[in-house]
Amino acid sequence: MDVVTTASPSAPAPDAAALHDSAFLRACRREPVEHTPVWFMRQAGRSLPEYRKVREGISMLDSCARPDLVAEITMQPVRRYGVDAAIFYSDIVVPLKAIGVDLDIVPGVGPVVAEPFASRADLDRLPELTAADVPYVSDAVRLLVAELGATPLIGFAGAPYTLASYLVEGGPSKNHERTKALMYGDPELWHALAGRLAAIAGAFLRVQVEAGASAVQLFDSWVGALPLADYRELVQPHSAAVLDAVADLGVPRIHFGVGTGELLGAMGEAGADVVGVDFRVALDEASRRVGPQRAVQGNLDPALLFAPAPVLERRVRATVEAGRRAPGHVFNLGHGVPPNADPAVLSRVVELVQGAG
Ligand SMILES: Cc1c2[nH]c(c1CCC(=O)O)Cc1[nH]c(c(CCC(=O)O)c1C)Cc1[nH]c(c(CCC(=O)O)c1C)Cc1[nH]c(c(C)c1CCC(=O)O)C2
Repeated sequence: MDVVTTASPSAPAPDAAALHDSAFLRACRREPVEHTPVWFMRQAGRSLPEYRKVREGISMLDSCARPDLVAEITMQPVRRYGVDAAIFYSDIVVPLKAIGVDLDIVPGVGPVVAEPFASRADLDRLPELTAADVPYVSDAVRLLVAELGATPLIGFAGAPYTLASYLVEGGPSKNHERTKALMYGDPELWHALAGRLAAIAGAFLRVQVEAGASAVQLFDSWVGALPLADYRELVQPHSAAVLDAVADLGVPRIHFGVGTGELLGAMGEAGADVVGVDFRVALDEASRRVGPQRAVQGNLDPALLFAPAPVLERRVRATVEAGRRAPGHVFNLGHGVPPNADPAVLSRVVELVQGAG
């Protein structure tokens, strides 16, 4: 590990040992922890006034290509909340943009693709991704690892199904009709598309880990739209390929989706060390579905951030308690921090989780 230190080269870098022993990485490895580690999906972003300030006049995608801004935005929630892990500030569509797909992230909407994927010829628009396509990602990760010290950095990528849903629909969609029509109607083309996206996502994860990220999360946010049998046949092999792309690097791999109660076991089998759980399945039950050889991450309903303080507190404590019965537990929300969440409430959640006696 490249940790800059003034000590002699033979002395172990103090940060490297503390990082390896951090509550987050220990929980991912299902080792005992002194406190349940906590971080939040979308902990960086519009809920933070300091984020809105640095983003003024800069588009989302432009900000993702500036290592100084990426590092600053990634650090903001770490400084403010003292969370147990940082999540790299970027977006699931950044690698697609980097290989030349014409897309934008429209505020309040999400990723919008100029020419949606429709036929075999469109595969040519999805070449492989190399580290040279995303130099700003490696640079930002290196800046962050130096600044974070013993706090782990989580790298991430979008999984093939979720990425395909944006590419095929051309933007966010409720029911993914075009994506499913392609998947069910032309499975051969679907597998070719998902295979390309798996290679891109796997390469994107590798770039982040090779630059120093300590863990990765594969976001298959929208895969809960599929029944188990179709998931196994049409999606799982491709998500497994993404996770396998970093298997030799020895970092914990988290696999998350929304509405995936029926898929939790299969998502674990795709090669995850930790399975992310949304708020629809109780954490104990989720852990049972995931099995004893994997940790779980989750799963407080983000809506509870708007509930009266005693209600929130009770739910946070119950989630920590349920997590203690799992082989390993990383506290998180069941999905991302809502843009209108009150940062003071998130601070209180961190305090409760880390201090829960
Ligand atoms: C589906 C998905 C996307 N992007 C992502 C997912 C998977 C996670 C999930 O399920 O929520 C992943 C993502 N996007 C972003 C992060 C980084 C940091 C973090 O989690 O703190 C991560 C991990 C930043 C972002 N990505 C986006 C923002 C907001 C843009 C802004 O602030 O202008 C941020 C901070 C934009 C984005 N990008 C996407 C959406 C749906 C949106 C929201 C659109 C909106 O409401 O404006 C696609």
